[in-house]
Amino acid sequence: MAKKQIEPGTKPLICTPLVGTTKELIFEQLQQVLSKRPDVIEWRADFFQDIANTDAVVAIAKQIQALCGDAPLIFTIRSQFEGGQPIALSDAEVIELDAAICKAAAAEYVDCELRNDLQRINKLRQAASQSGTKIIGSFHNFHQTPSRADIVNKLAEAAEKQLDVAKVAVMPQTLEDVLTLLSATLEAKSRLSIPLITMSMGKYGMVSRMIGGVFGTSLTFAVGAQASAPGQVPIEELRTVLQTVENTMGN
Ligand SMILES: O=C1C[C@@](O)(C(=O)O)C[C@@H](O)[C@@H]1O
Repeated sequence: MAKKQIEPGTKPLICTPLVGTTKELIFEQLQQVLSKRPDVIEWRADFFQDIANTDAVVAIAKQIQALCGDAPLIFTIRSQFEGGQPIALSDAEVIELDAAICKAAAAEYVDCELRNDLQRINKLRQAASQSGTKIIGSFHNFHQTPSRADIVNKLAEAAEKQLDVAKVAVMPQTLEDVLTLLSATLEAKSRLSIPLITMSMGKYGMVSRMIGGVFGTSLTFAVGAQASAPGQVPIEELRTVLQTVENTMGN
């Protein structure tokens, strides 16, 4: 079955994360999430307690992928440094695991933090290009919102590093910070040709998850079973809002 693709300039896709700590919990969440028909599934593998077992991780990703129908799978190991769970793997080992996922074509997208060593990112790009897996170059700040220029530069960095999608998630301290994120997204949309994923987190940032598509985000995260970041709203509620926006603004 042809999988949906993250593309610029269309109504944002809705992605729901899986954050189970065991295989059983991951598949329990997957069943719950699939009944809500998300466009994309993200497996936040940093929550998985057996993350150091590459064979087990690849096998689970393949199983999730096979159950997802036309929803592509994003494989993500978020570092503790950027708001993820504490895990036993080093940055180098994380990239090796990402490459193993690519080689097995066990996900359509792999998330790679932009702060990683460029040589390692390039090695991952090679593995990804062989299997057709796409790489999301990501940056997260769970404490504050950088300046508009810094956010645009982060998004541009993903394109400069020849990655397929650029993602920035930041925490607002004020409502002005939410405007900064949206304004940076709009500017990046006019400058970059790769798809963008941006969001402002927490209670103030919640609105960016609903109307970010108008400013240029191609994907927005929502809760299917359990949230993976502050400010995510239930998928049913988000879908209603996105539909209202689409009805008024068109594509
Ligand atoms: O990068 C992101 C965005 C996110 O942090 C959010 O705020 O929705 C949720 C994460 O699971 C995902 O990897």
